[in-house]
Amino acid sequence: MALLRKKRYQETVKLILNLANRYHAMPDKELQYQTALLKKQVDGQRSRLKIILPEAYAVVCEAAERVLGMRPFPVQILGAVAMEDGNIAEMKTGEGKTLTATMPMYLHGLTGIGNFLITANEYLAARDAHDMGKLYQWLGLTVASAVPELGQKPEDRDLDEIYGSNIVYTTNSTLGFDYLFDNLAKTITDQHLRVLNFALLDEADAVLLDTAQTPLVIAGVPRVQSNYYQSADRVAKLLVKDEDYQISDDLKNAWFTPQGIVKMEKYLDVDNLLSETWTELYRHLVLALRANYIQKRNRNYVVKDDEVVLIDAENGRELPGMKMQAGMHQALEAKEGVKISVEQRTMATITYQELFRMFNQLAGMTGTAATDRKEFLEVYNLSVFKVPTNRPDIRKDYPDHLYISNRAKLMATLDVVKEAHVKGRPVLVETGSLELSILYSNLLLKERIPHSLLNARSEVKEAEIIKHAGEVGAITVATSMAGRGTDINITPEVERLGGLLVLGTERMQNKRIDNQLRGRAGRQGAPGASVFYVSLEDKVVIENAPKSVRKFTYEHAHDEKQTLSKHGRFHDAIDRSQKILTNRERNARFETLQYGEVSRIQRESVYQTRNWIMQAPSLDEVVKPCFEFVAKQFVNKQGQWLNSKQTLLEFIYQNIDPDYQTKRSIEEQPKSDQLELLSEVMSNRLKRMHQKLPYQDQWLYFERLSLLRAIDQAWVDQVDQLDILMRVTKSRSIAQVNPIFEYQKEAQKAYQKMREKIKLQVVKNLTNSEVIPQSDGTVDIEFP
Ligand SMILES: Nc1ncnc2c1ncn2[C@@H]1O[C@H](COP(=O)(O)OP(=O)(O)OP(=O)(O)O)[C@@H](O)[C@H]1O
Repeated sequence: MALLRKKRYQETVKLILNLANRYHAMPDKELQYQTALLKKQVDGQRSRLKIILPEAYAVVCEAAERVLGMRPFPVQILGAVAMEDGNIAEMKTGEGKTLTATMPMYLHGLTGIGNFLITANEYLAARDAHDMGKLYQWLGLTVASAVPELGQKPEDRDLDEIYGSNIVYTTNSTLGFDYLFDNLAKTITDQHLRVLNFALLDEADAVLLDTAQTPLVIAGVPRVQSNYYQSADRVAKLLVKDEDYQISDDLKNAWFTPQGIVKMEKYLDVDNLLSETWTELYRHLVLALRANYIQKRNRNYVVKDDEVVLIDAENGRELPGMKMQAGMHQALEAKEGVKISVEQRTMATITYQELFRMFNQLAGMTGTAATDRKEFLEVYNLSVFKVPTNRPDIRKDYPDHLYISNRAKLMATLDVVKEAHVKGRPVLVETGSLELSILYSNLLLKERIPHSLLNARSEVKEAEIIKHAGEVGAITVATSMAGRGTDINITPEVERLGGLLVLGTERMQNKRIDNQLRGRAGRQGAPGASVFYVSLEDKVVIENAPKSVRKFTYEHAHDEKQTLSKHGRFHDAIDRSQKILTNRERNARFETLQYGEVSRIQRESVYQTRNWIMQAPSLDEVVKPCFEFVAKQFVNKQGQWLNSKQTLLEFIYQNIDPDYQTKRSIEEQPKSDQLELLSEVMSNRLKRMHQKLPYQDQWLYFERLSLLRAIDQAWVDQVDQLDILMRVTKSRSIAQVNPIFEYQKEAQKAYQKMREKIKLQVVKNLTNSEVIPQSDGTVDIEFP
């Protein structure tokens, strides 16, 4: 299968190369004119792209040479062909993915708008939109970078121009937030992202796997402040590990034992903590448990000027202003005894996984994908296609050096650096966290070895430092994420010294990231080498190895002979630990996806309704059933033959007509009459509102905003509710039930309730708002 596929792609490449030769003879004007011809053939239909692919790619090949001075290599064309056929192209670092991407981007640009190239960071989005933009523009397509320019605020961007372009270079978070804001818009003119047609993801593994679960969150109106945080914290601090609560092996989850629940019930003097009555209190206890026993000060957060400041787990950077969601931040504040900040509600949220699954077509490219082939296929329906390198890869990957203790390992790596330094061979030292990179930098300082530390503070600076990492004598200390996507060039002198040496000071969380780091050396067929120094005290091992390994480490950490050579049975401890972690992360992503499925379905349905409302020429057909539903529900809800006069009047005053005057007796009426009465009051009230807004446009405007407001308010509550529900159900996994199933059931119930709430609110908004028509056709509305 794979061979056949490769053969097929290679034939297409041949065809493209031949066509490109033909275009070579064309004058500029004629070559540029091909875009118009191709557009005509496509006629906006994506299904026709396959037919014109060879011509389109060939046009790009020729134009790239004329405009950028680079003609795509056959392997780059191969990568571009594979990407158009539902693949992630695995192309080694330095093989020129930026140029490769121009072929599929141009092809899709021919259909119109909605085509995105997702880059790893803002700097690259701006740079590539500018550099590759010259090519697209020359060929007559429009291109834009969606990220704010230096010093520009995101809200000052011209979104119509950006998203009206054929091709948009952006980052995953910029796209995600713009998508969420679009769906908070009140009018169609405030929506900019019209179609999600094609997304080509650079560093696809980073976006689709590493950050897949990270939710993008738009926080909104503050929640009513709870006073449970301190008491929950006090209780959590009294609990005893293994008796009252347990912690998972990976130290990432905690749950109460039945004994713990009883203890808390006694202490708090409540009857059944798991009953619906105490949901809020229970939720706070779960938060307090996590805050006290999972979140660690100085690892997950620091306390600074009486505030809890989060730290980026990946690189250890402080994240001022960032807050954990759904009350977790406040629980940390209670734990640390600092002032409890106002809890923001989640207004809109989406994960990258969900965002990218919405596109009509996805493609990706990265240096490292093959290790996760199965997951790409299962989750994103993308295969992985390995593209051969342009020139043979001659990098030497040495086997790991194994040590028992961290200290012995680090000392050994220092010797490697010193030796290389004497010769002038550049070394890129890769560490697993910012903390370690600083530590390493200090070790080098002590040894008086000049070096650069990549501290990920600024993407521009980062790119600048990494660019020079291949020069004679350069020693660069970096974290694993730093500098992705920037070229490391080496000089002939460095080539003679063996090229860049990548020195990993520990294994990363998975093989894929290890491979990425190795890939920094030996780019484009240049010489280079990579080696990892690992120890049983590395984070991966400590957090994931079985107890026996940890025991061994503890007993032998001070042995004089610190390498693992004598202890064969622990040789693969590192591989095994890494595998355990890799699997756990994969499972977590599947779990997120399963939970996310519920909110995705609900969100899509809400967003679709919103969009329909924004565009509908008349809304009477949705307004009328709302009124009927509300009246019927009220009458039936009472469950008795008769409603008392008081409840009926109260309902009318509160929801429909505060000035209602009873003209007839409403006592002792059967249900059907009450229904009739309610309908009459509603329609009278609506008529009066209509009189205030006699013009159809104004009435429609008023109806539209009344509906959108009702939906948005209820949806914000629902999003928040789902978030809380997810956390609470996850923590209940001890209770013998399938938590996801429970979550789906509860979420569905909450959704039904939300729909009912929306209808009542629509009625209220339409009958109880203050309206003043404006001369520009809009209406000043004060909602009830
Ligand atoms: N066909 C080509 N002809 C000449 N130079 C090329 C060609 N393709 C790419 N290059 C050059 O090769 C270098 C590497 O390209 P690029 O940065 O796109 O690689 P990459 O695969 O994205 O690497 P990374 O994985 O680090 O992102 C760039 O300087 C680019 O200009």
